[in-house]
Amino acid sequence: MTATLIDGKAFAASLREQVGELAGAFEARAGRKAGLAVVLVGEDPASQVYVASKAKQTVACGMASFEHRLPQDTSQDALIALVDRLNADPAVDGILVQLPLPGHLDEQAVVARISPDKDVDGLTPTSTGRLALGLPGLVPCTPLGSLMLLKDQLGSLSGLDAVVIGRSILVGKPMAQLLLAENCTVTIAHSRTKDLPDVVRRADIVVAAVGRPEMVKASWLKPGATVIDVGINRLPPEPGAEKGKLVGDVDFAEARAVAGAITPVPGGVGPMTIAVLLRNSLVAAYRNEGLEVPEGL
Ligand SMILES: NC(=O)C1=CN([C@@H]2O[C@H](COP(=O)(O)OP(=O)(O)OC[C@H]3O[C@@H](n4cnc5c(N)ncnc54)[C@H](OP(=O)(O)O)[C@@H]3O)[C@@H](O)[C@H]2O)C=CC1
Ligand SMILES: Nc1nc(=O)c2c([nH]1)NC[C@@H]1CN(c3ccc(C(=O)N[C@@H](CCC(=O)O)C(=O)O)cc3)C=[N+]21
Repeated sequence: MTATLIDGKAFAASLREQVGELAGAFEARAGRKAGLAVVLVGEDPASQVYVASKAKQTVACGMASFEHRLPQDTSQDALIALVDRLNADPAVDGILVQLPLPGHLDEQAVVARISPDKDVDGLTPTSTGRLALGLPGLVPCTPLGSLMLLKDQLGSLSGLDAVVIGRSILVGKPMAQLLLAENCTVTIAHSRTKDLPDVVRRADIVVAAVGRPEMVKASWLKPGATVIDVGINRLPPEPGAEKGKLVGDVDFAEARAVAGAITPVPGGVGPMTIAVLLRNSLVAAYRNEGLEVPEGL
């Protein structure tokens, strides 16, 4: 058996198209474009590429993109001052501070400073609290994108056993909350989990968000399981090559012979993250203007 490939790239493209149409409708009603501000501190080349592609896709969707690149040695006060300015700027509907921040900065404090109305990454205490309580709010992009792929693939998730490997604020924890809200029986595994392969083997749904290249092996999977590979890992370059291969947290070549369906890396969850970021920004824009969020967003 070969697993069905879950085409995140294609799903993300159709989501962006829908967002683009509704962004046009927003502009017509509000008299301005919806706006997303991305803050990048430091010179990390991978992040630079990621931020540039986000900016391009934002503009392609008919939204305004504001990029703020700050030097590596930016002070906490200067970063907080920028967040405050973006909070107060009526042209900005969404604020994303690229993580991780350089070590001397207090990540929690910076994220908590973002206005919950503009928290398109869903990381503020208000957003995480709303998600835990089952109240409407902005949900982190990667978990929401992963959930969209799962529902598209499986329909109802009710009663399924789900294992999330990883418990970060950005991915693992909100992913578990979303699966719980869909009536899955959820297990969260992490670096202290005993007998991880046995835990994973029970799962109908496996979400791997670990940051360890190709860690999850085919022998860990229940045959037919649906596998969402969140990991983005760059392997060291082959001799002569400039860049190493991009791989997930799942050993894809092995796993596709056992899984029922699986996301590839690249072309799986990554493009969904950006598409959902644009979706969240437009949702925030409608709410910030006091307009009803249209059906289908
Ligand atoms: N596709 C996308 O759009 C995105 C991809 N990513 C990628 O997803 C991956 C995870 O990201 P993120 O959640 O931010 O990473 P973090 O490093 O914040 O979290 C990793 C989690 O994995 C757990 N872990 C580490 N090693 C093991 C192990 N050997 N066995 C079991 N669990 C382990 C850690 O456990 P503990 O808590 O005990 O330390 C931790 O909870 C990365 O590869 C990242 O690049 C991230 C965001 C978006
Ligand atoms: N506040 C914050 N929010 C984030 O959501 C966030 C962050 N910080 N820091 C870094 C991680 C990582 N991340 C990715 C998003 C898309 C791709 C993506 O589009 N990947 C493409 C390939 C990209 C390539 O080829 O380099 C793919 O998987 O097909 C990758 C990684 C978001 N993150």
